[in-house]
Amino acid sequence: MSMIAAFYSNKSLLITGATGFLGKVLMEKLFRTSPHLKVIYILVRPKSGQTLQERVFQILNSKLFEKVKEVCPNVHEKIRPISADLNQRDFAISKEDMQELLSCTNIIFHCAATVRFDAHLREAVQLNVTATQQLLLMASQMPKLEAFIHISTAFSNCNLSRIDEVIYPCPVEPRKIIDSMEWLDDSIIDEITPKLIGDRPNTYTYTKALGEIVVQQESGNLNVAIVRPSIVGATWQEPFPGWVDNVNGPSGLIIATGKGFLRSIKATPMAVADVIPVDTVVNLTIAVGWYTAVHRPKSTLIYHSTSGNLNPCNWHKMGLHVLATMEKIPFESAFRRPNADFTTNNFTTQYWNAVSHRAPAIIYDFYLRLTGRKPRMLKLMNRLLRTISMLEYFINHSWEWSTNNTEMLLSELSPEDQRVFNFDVRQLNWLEYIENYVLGVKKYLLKEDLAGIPKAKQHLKRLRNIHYLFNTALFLIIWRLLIARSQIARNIWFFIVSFCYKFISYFRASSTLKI
Ligand SMILES: CCCCCCCCCCCCCCCCCCCCCCCCCCCCCC(=O)SCCNC(=O)CCNC(=O)[C@H](O)C(C)(C)COP(=O)(O)OP(=O)(O)OC[C@H]1O[C@@H](n2cnc3c(N)ncnc32)[C@H](O)[C@@H]1OP(=O)(O)O
Ligand SMILES: NC(=O)C1=CN([C@@H]2O[C@H](COP(=O)(O)OP(=O)(O)OC[C@H]3O[C@@H](n4cnc5c(N)ncnc54)[C@H](OP(=O)(O)O)[C@@H]3O)[C@@H](O)[C@H]2O)C=CC1
Repeated sequence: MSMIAAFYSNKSLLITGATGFLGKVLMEKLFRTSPHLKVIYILVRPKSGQTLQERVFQILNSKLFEKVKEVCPNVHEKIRPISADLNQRDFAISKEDMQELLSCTNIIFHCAATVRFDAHLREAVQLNVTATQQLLLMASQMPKLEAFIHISTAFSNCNLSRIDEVIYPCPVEPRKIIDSMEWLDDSIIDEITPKLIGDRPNTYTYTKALGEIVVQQESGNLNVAIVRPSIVGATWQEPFPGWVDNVNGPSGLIIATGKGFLRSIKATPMAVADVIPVDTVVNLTIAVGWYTAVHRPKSTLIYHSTSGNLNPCNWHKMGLHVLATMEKIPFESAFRRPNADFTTNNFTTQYWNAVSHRAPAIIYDFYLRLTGRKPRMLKLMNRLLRTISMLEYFINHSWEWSTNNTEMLLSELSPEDQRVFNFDVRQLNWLEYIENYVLGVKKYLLKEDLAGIPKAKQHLKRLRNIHYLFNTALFLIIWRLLIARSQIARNIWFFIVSFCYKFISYFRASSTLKI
């Protein structure tokens, strides 16, 4: 019997960010392994014209939750969506709901955040810092609360190259930042943002670091722990391999590569690609909830959910695996053949952006115009290049994360818990994982049927032929122009032609002699 699963039975949990990538996998695993847990409260905002109930209905009816419904048929009764907006005072939660949350909650998992790299500082501070502060305040009024688990990121201190499981100070106190966001206007915030974030690449990593300090400073007597995942990827094993439902991080780049839009990217091939499967992060998070509540460590423990120091794989190897998989399982209706490569300096990056990204887009737009359609490829390509420029920082640096607390926790688990809540990344086979990841992107993100693979392969063959034809035509045109204008080119041309003529004559003569 799993001790962790038993611990969560009869418990009331509160999850923020439950409609997000990580939150959904967390809920799924909790319900599947502890079907007798009492209730999971989730703070949800109405979105895209959907009510809370409709959002929950959609999640429960997704493929991700198919197994849960077998183990826990009344799962819909155990999810209690609470209307809340983390950007509002008291999260805009009704009095009755607040009362219920305060009196019943046993464990909090705080996953909600803005993960956008281009978020305005005010927006990022509001969600990643102020909301965390408010949630801690709420937590301090919960008499039955046993643990508060905060999800941060391994990149919150990406300005350092070696990162330990400790909270690092920031030059300006989070409270001062929170206060200043109340009265500074946008133009001043824009001006001070680069100074505040310093050598971090974006407001996301900066505000996640501030969020951690808030957790440390304002947790009072609460049992608090922080989980820091690196680049979260598709599921490794559970509930099934390859599940992913958003384009963040590597997933969007896998699509861009498979569809033939991304042909080159500035990267450090030998840098460690610290990707971590989402189910590994979730298993660790659930185990941390149990350990924090049961063992009540004296200080706030930080747990790194990273792969680099235990089972490293570099971008070069990862890129090769991705491309090899795409040969076997191509995506449908590709723009060009998947054939991405690394560039290592700004000059070659600019060159390949012009030749491999913008030029084909311009040619395709020209073709669209000729056929009476609206050009769109260059716009799409420019958006992709902007996205890549924001991700590039993470594929051109290397970090070393220590994982002492995570390893300590693994050793504290019973063999059964180590199996049910496996977060031992040493067991991960990268080749197999990446194959499933690419397949998952195709099936769950692009919603492509595997029956379409032969047609997709046929399409890639056609693209290859067009490519050869185009290159041959281009070569002949350039050569013809050169011959027309340059004596040297003409001489070379006559030399080649006469050489070929002599060779063929000699060959003919020698074969006639033999007869
Ligand atoms: C097992 C993994 C293998 C990886 C291998 C990659 C495959 C490539 C193989 C080829 C081989 C050769 C070269 C390969 C080299 C390696 C490539 C490395 C890939 C790894 C990428 C690393 C990324 C690391 C980042 C994570 C670090 C921090 C982790 C965290 O803590 S936070 C969680 C991560 N957060 C994010 O990822 C958010 C990033 N997104 C944003 O901030 C925004 O979306 C934006 C980029 C600012 C764009 O904003 P916009 O307002 O313009 O609009 P919108 O958000 O609506 O999106 C616009 C369009 O862009 C598309 N898009 C969004 N994200 C991505 C993405 N990650 N990749 C590609 N495209 C993306 C989106 O779909 C929209 O498209 P449209 O609808 O057509 O307009
Ligand atoms: N994905 C990754 O690569 C990594 C993620 N992390 C961390 O993991 C956590 C989860 O990330 P992930 O699941 O990928 O992110 P997602 O963007 O998928 O999910 C974010 C969640 O936060 C919710 N949320 C955002 N704004 C509000 C708001 N104003 N009120 C209520 N809820 C809100 C979203 O709700 P809604 O559905 O309504 O938008 C969604 O449920 C974050 O803390 C992130 O920093 C850390 C490292 C890497």
